[in-house]
Amino acid sequence: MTLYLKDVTKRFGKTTAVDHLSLEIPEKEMFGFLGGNGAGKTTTFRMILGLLDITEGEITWDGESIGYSKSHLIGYLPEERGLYPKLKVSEQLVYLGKLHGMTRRQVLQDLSYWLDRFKVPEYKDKKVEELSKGNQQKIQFISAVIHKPKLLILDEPFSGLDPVNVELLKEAVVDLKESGTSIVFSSHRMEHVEELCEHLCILQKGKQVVQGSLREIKQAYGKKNVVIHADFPLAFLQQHAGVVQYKQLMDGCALKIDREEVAKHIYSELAGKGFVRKFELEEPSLNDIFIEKVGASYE
Ligand SMILES: Nc1ncnc2c1ncn2[C@@H]1O[C@H](COP(=O)(O)OP(=O)(O)OP(=O)(O)O)[C@@H](O)[C@H]1O
Repeated sequence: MTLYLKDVTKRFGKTTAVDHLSLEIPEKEMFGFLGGNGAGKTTTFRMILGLLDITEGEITWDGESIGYSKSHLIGYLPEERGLYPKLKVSEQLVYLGKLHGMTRRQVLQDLSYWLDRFKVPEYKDKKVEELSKGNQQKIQFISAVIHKPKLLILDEPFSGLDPVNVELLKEAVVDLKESGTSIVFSSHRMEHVEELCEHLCILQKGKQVVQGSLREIKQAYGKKNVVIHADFPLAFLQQHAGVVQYKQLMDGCALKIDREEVAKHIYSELAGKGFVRKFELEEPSLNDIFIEKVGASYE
């Protein structure tokens, strides 16, 4: 069940939060949604979930508009976490699970699995308010997946978690994907998207500035990072045409160039000057691409 967004626009008065966004979110994949603060990610999620009306355009899943009738097939981890502080974890989950048509027994069974998996079995009978922020987030994640949704939407799932918990959650997300769940998640952390997503989209002020598979996006960007180790000074490269950034390293330098061909010119120039121990043209990181495309407007 592919999720399609066709020319989707959302306006709040004079603010255009999402501007003619067209996307195809493939089934059983992980799709990364990137953008600076206020780029329109949460607004897009809310439209997908039917929580906000679309101003223009269309969103379809399995050929139909999503709406509430399919809400039991969708799991959502909202950005502003919304658990009831006074309820016990188990009560909370039973309540949510029942809304999705689960029995109390099923919920408690699955909850035990998840609490064990997240290494917090003792939280079952604790009130949400007694848990730390990061641990509340784990419970919120469990509440998004307890009913085994086919489509899982995660708004900044890793924010506020320590590195051990980030790993636990990442593993859980990968397992869900492998068992057939389609997952869309937003993140400000490029390395998470780079590690987990096959396809992605970068939004800037509501408009998509990059979209496609991670591999295609990187190929289209070209290799613009060069690392050179040499037995002679390289500082003269700062003035070389096409070099946009020069960083001195212990035994050489790291350059950013404005196009791949510049590396060839530099390479032939270095050959006559002495021994070059290393000359490497590196793939861009998603961070490089993000910064170039979204640039100064990213906070
Ligand atoms: N209910 C609303 N009323 C008016 N403007 C809104 C509303 N919700 C969002 N916006 C505006 O829409 C734009 C996009 O906001 P959105 O929350 O979707 O961004 P985001 O990409 O999720 O940002 P962040 O990474 O900071 O969470 C912003 O300019 C925001 O101020």
